[in-house]
Amino acid sequence: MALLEIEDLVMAYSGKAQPVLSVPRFSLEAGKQVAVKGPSGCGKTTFLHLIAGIVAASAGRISLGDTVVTDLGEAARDRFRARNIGYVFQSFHLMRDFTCLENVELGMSFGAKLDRDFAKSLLERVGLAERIGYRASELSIGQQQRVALARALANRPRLVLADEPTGSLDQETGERAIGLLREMCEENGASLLVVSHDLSIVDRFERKIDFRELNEALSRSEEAAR
Ligand SMILES: Nc1ncnc2c1ncn2[C@@H]1O[C@H](COP(=O)(O)OP(=O)(O)OP(=O)(O)O)[C@@H](O)[C@H]1O
Repeated sequence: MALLEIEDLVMAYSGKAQPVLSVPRFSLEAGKQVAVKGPSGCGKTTFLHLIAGIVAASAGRISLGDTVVTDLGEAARDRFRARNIGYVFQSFHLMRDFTCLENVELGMSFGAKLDRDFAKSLLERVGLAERIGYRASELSIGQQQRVALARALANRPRLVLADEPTGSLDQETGERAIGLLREMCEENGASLLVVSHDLSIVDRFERKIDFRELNEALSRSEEAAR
């Protein structure tokens, strides 16, 4: 059964006549993983923001399990995201003066109840057992990204969304991070949707989608530009 289902999703940013995104259909099964590739500006981040409920769609339907995310108001979407979705940002978005453990626990505070042992086990899982008390600002870039991966799993999400999760890392560190993210999603039964322009990352996934084919608004604007 599909965990995530999207129908006739349209997004036009306020004040803009033309939609930047128009996706007729997309689905992701529970526990499955998919990579979406596409060049800069094709709408990948917008797609993830819509699924996470960070922005509201102009039209269409997004459902996650039994919840129709597009029917929710902003506060309800925020609450739903905190309880059901893990998000990995390209630039991590860690609290620099908070410790690794505090950063992971922050991922729990609005979602699952605070579970320090689970937070510690996630940091151990990403190889940071020795750094639990370090501030984020005292970590290398690769270590910061591993804290961000642990935080994304902290609320035991059903879905993890990752936006260019290796964009700030060198090739080898990036490949290791994505391998770790995939393993952790599998271990925790979470579905994973990764967007990236990096083909060496995308090509590792069994299911991969070119966002230019999914997003009909792009082909329309390209036609109009001809
Ligand atoms: N807040 C906004 N207001 C108006 N237009 C926006 C806004 N955010 C994004 N856009 C436009 O939407 C389009 C898609 O942007 P988006 O960030 O989703 O692309 P992307 O594929 O993630 O790009 P990148 O890989 O460079 O991050 C772009 O043309 C961008 O200018």
